[in-house]
Amino acid sequence: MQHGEGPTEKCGVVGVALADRDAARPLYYSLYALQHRGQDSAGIVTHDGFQQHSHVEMGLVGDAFGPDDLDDLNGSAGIGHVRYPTAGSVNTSCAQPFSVSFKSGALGLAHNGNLVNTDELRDELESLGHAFTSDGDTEVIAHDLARNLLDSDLIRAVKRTMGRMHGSYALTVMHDDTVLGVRDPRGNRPLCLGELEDGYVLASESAAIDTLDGTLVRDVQPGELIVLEADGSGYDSYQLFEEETAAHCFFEHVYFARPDSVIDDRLVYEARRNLGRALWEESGIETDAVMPVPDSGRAFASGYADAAQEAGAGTEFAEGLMKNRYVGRTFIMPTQNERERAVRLKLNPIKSTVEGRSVTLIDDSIVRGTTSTQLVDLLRDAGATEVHLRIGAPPIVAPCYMGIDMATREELIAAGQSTEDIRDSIGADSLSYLSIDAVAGAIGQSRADLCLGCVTGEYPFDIEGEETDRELERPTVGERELADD
Ligand SMILES: O=P(O)(O)OC[C@H]1O[C@H](OP(=O)(O)OP(=O)(O)O)[C@H](O)[C@@H]1O
Ligand SMILES: NC(=O)CC[C@H](N)C(=O)O
Ligand SMILES: [Mg+2]
Repeated sequence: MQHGEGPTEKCGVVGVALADRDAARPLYYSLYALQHRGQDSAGIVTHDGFQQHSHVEMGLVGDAFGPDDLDDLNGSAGIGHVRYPTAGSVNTSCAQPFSVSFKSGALGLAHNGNLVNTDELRDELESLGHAFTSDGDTEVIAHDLARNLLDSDLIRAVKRTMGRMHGSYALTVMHDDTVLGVRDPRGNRPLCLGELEDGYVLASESAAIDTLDGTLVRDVQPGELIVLEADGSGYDSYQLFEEETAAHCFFEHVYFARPDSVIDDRLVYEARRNLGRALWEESGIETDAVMPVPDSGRAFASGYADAAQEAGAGTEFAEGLMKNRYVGRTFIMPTQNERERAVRLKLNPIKSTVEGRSVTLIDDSIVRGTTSTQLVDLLRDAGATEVHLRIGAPPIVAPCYMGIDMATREELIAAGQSTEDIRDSIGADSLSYLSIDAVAGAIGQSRADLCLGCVTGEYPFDIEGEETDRELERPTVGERELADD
């Protein structure tokens, strides 16, 4: 794993099966809709009923595919991926979807998430003669599944592989022209199912389904396998694993997902507005203006400002920071120097909304503190009399091992520091975070069903050197019995 060494996003996966038209363009558009989840590489694998076609390149979706590339991707079924690396190299060797050809057919696999027992699985597969072309976790899943398909039907093979993987995964898979969607038994990463006029689609976020003019059918359940009919006429569901509690990533709702996506039955925009309202209720402060940190702070600030106004506070909602739309997520920049430069390039104050006024700045999260430190300075330079900071998530105190790859403990501004120390280092007049219970309430989940590893340091899986949040019976590789269903 490469925690803290690379950019910080999560991957996006898609899969479609259509009645009678090529899948390449719908896949391409849906990857565009998921671009915010991964910006390092993009790829599509299709199957035309006879053979597999693949195009995988480094870069953004728009750069990775030319018109001819899409024309060459024949077939009405396919899967796609945008990658932010959490395991393995940042080059084409780890770019996805992975393709594996083996005796009983062609396999393609796209993964969002992060396995925590990759080395163990890879060693075992290598001892059985499998040769790997990458150092990541995803190829290990593809090989394990390929091996299980040699002596099992598709459903049992997927179940066997799921039983061996520890960690988080939302997968879209192609076995010949059959497209599958799989969500890990704790539902850590999102995956949903949508219906199109002439087929079905699986995607990390429902915004991708909207882009294709489809309708969200539902979330894929934790531990569920969905198999799309190759002719786009329907789908089958297999609930392969059932755990007592889920471990949904709360950070999807706070930061990663698009606000127009519905995740685990909840519109992300609404969750963020609720988080903003809760922030006012827990630590509201009356200032002349409330300002969002674009982009992801926007819905938080609008919820916060509404709650403030309902409470009779004379606080005006103001867009005081303008965003340069050509600068992406700063969180994803590989070095601190680049991240600092990017914040300055990305955000600029509108002096007239700031000058001579006290301001509350609202952001979704503080990770390294790069954004908030610079913005407090910028607003003071622009004439703000006071700058208060309100954050719609708890302090991020520990690394993520589930596919976000935030940073190492050393880089996290809240690791080992009190809120007062952080306030001092950022230079704000006051600073408050949101409580964990308020987060659970705002996103409509019980605390027990959330992965809170990055804010508690307790994880839903065994991770060497870290605590788990509960005692789970974890069979070792190869020990898990397969049920006969
Ligand atoms: O404390 P830091 O290390 O600066 O990280 C936290 C910041 O990074 C994210 O924004 P980002 O610029 O990635 O994307 P956004 O435009 O979607 O908000 C997040 O929304 C915070 O603003
Ligand atoms: N961000 C992700 O979900 C990454 C998927 C996979 N672990 C990789 O590194 O390629
Ligand atoms: Mg931000």
